[in-house]
Amino acid sequence: MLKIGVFGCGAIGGEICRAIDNGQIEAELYAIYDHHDESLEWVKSSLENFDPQIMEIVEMVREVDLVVECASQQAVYEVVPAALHAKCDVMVVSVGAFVDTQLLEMAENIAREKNCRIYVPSGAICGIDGLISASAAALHSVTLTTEKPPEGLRGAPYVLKNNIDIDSITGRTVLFEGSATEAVQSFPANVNVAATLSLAGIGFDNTRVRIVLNPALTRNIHEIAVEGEFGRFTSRVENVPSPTNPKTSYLAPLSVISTLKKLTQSFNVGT
Ligand SMILES: NC(=O)C1=CN([C@@H]2O[C@H](COP(=O)(O)OP(=O)(O)OC[C@H]3O[C@@H](n4cnc5c(N)ncnc54)[C@H](O)[C@@H]3O)[C@@H](O)[C@H]2O)C=CC1
Ligand SMILES: O=C([O-])CC(=O)C(=O)O
Repeated sequence: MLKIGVFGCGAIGGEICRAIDNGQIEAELYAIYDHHDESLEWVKSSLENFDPQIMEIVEMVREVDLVVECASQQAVYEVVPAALHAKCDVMVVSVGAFVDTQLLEMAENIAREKNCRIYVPSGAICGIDGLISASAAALHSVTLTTEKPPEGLRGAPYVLKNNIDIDSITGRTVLFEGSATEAVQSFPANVNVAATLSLAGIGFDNTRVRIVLNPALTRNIHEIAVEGEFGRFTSRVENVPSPTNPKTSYLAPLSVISTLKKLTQSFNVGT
């Protein structure tokens, strides 16, 4: 049975641990880690079948087959090289870290050398399957419009740096327009989806991102528009936010759970 370690026990990590624990994913929840003890206790107390060991990453990668990173972009720098050097596969959720081309190239090189896999789930967006299919021919443009309520954008470095008082905004307001490169650096915990889109499509510098604050919303909306030799498609998802982290949509952990299920099943559907 696949032995999994979960690094980061927040909104996403908690859902993943419970999905393994309740048998939705046929794997063993072998180890968990978080730098906050309360998060570890919160996850452990929600489990009924597994009693995972708490292990720092260096130890975890020696014991498990796959580490799921669901902590932060900063954590990717620690988790990905450690896993790959130990010949351990790794799934990355804080995908925005891969805007750093040195990190991305290093990860790809080690994975190739050690014959390991790096998995990036679709996360909180719909349409990655179509984009991957379309990318087998020329792509002309890829655009993401993310629209969130104030709680979904509060505390982002871009908001703080520009002294934006998001509580004083009363109508739908475009906060940011630019490349995915700038977007994932300015909103590291809000638009990792822009990174996933960039990796699947035309890269960080060419993928356009618009971030909109809308106080009337209760959901996190992501709209994607893709044009290429294949034609054109748009996708729009209206995501229910996670109850424990309003920045994160519930679809994000569901996407990780489904990607993990794919790894353990013999029959798989989709691109
Ligand atoms: N790819 C996608 O579509 C999405 C990606 N994300 C990203 O996934 C990651 C996890 O999201 P959530 O679970 O909602 O966040 P969260 O804030 O609810 O949980 C993250 C947990 O990781 C821990 N953590 C953070 N950095 C750490 C480190 N360096 N070492 C050890 N523990 C660390 C925190 O203590 C916290 O318990 C975030 O980076 C988030 O921005 C979130 C939503 C969608
Ligand atoms: O969960 C979402 O709606 C998207 C998100 O926070 C991210 O991509 O970082």
